[in-house]
Amino acid sequence: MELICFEHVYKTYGQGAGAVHALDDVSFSVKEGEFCVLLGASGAGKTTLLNLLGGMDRASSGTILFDGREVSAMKERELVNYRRRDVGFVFQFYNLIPSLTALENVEIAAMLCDHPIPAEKAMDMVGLSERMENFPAQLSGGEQQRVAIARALAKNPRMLLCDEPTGALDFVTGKAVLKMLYDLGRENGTTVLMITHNSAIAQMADRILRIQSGRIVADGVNEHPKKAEELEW
Ligand SMILES: Nc1ncnc2c1ncn2[C@@H]1O[C@H](COP(=O)(O)OP(=O)(O)OP(=O)(O)O)[C@@H](O)[C@H]1O
Repeated sequence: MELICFEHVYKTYGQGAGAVHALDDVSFSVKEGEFCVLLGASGAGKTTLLNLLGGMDRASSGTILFDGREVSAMKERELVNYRRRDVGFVFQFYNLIPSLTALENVEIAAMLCDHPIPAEKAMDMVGLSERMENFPAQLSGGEQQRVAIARALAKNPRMLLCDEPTGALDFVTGKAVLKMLYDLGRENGTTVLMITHNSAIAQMADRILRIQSGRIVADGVNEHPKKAEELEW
């Protein structure tokens, strides 16, 4: 079943001579449970696409469907609920609240939604049950990213949107985080859409979408996905 569907989506920033056509007639779909990578160079439109799908910004035109619901037509209140209930976000920089412990950072997200996973369990899922009482500054970059993943998972979302989640991590830690995202997606049936500019990372995806100058230039199933631990870059 298709969970995500973009139909002729355009996004233009600004107007007149200074207008930037960040998305230019984008159409694709992603099936429920797929691990999908959106691959493209800097400025290609990846974050724009993710922001529209995550309900953080609006398309200029076109239709965005999530599980048959029209995200692109939602009113502000519906968008808030959609972001809270259906979408988990993982960003390159972890955006943890420095004055809260790791566990409290996760609890805050769990409080926002209807069917959360207990924060302790989410911390356990990312292998950090021993570090729950630590503050972000007492954790390594990889551990902070795992807290950010636990925060996203605690919402028990149907879809996880990840924007360069390993961009600030070293190679070994980055691979461990990728493996975790893949395994957690599989175990929970969560659909994952991950942005990267790194084509080596795309090799682990079930489906690879390539974006160039705001257009999807390739969309294909990866018949032989590599394991995260086999990736080299
Ligand atoms: N708020 C904005 N106002 C004007 N232009 C914008 C805005 N956000 C993005 N753009 C422009 O839209 C285009 C696509 O940007 P986007 O951030 O989606 O690319 P990206 O593929 O995510 O790039 P990167 O990998 O560098 O983050 C770029 O030309 C960018 O300068």
